[in-house]
Amino acid sequence: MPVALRKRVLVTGGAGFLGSHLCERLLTDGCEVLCVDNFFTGRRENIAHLMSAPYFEMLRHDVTFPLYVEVDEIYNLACPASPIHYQFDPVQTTKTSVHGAINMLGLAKRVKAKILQASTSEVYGDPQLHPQPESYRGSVNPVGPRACYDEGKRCAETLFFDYYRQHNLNIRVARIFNTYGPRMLPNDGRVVSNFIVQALKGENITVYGDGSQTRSFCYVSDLVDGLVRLMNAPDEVTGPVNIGNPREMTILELAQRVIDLTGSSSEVVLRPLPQDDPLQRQPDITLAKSALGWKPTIELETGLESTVAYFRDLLAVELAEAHPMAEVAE
Ligand SMILES: O=c1ccn([C@@H]2O[C@H](COP(=O)(O)OP(=O)(O)O[C@H]3OC[C@@H](O)[C@H](O)[C@H]3O)[C@@H](O)[C@H]2O)c(=O)[nH]1
Repeated sequence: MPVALRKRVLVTGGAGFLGSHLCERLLTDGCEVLCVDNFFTGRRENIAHLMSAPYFEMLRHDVTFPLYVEVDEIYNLACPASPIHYQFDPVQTTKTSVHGAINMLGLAKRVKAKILQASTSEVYGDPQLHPQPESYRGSVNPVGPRACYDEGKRCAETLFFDYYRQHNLNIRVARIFNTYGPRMLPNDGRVVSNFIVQALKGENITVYGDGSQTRSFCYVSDLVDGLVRLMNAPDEVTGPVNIGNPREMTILELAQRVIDLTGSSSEVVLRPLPQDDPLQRQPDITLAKSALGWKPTIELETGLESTVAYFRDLLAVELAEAHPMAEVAE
């Protein structure tokens, strides 16, 4: 492809779980990819296999500081997404969403780039409306422990729409629902990786509350496809658009599925429900279907199988590194 035709795409949070899959997809689509990450939750291992690709570049940078690069499109994914990670340094989490959005919007304005914000289903808080359409304004506790993430992302959405109205920026906002798949960190803290790692290690499966709260889980390749479609959609499709899989289940059901799939002897134990933990969540994806021609294609069972396979390999490597002589000794 002639250099001039190759789109230059910036992915912030590009070494993270979603970001690394997105970088991979964009390279496959023939884009030149600039991956930016501060490595708080991103990992070099996630992008190691891309480092030798001729049109891939990695820059260590924190989006709370301005960035001066020349690009055609920006996917702003940078922010820790797991509750334990975003609550670790809540002030920094809000800064990442708010200052990060301001810096990336400033960049988009200067270089006239199209810009997509990774927002979240957490903007709906503990929803009083079910399933959640984009028109629902949410029920967020602004002073609770999740607010740094929820309100940070809500403010990022506000900034996007103000830059759109005030400066005519070409914006996209995706509201991402629970997503899972390979390259989640084993200590990510979110439910799918926690349960799989616990099951594979034969440890207790920690269900918070009574496990009757619900979530709807989307496989990472489907999610990435939704983001790319949103970026490539006609300019009037600004969003916000829900991207998620509407198949809803209780957390207890998920625990049972993981136990069945891994053949684990682990047992379910109940732990206290974290404060403000949403009781139910399911995306209404009517808009994604009509505006993007998008719907998820990967069944939960298939997605869980490949995620289990990923963690099996990862844990085997960890074990071998911890006990290098184990094989010899046997
Ligand atoms: O070990 C665990 C972990 C989590 N859980 C429960 O499982 C449910 C899902 O928890 P997760 O931490 O995976 O994710 P949450 O739905 O709370 O938040 C997520 O929402 C959408 C995204 O934007 C974010 O990635 C993340 O904040 C919660 O009810 C939680 O209490 C367990 O029962 N056990």
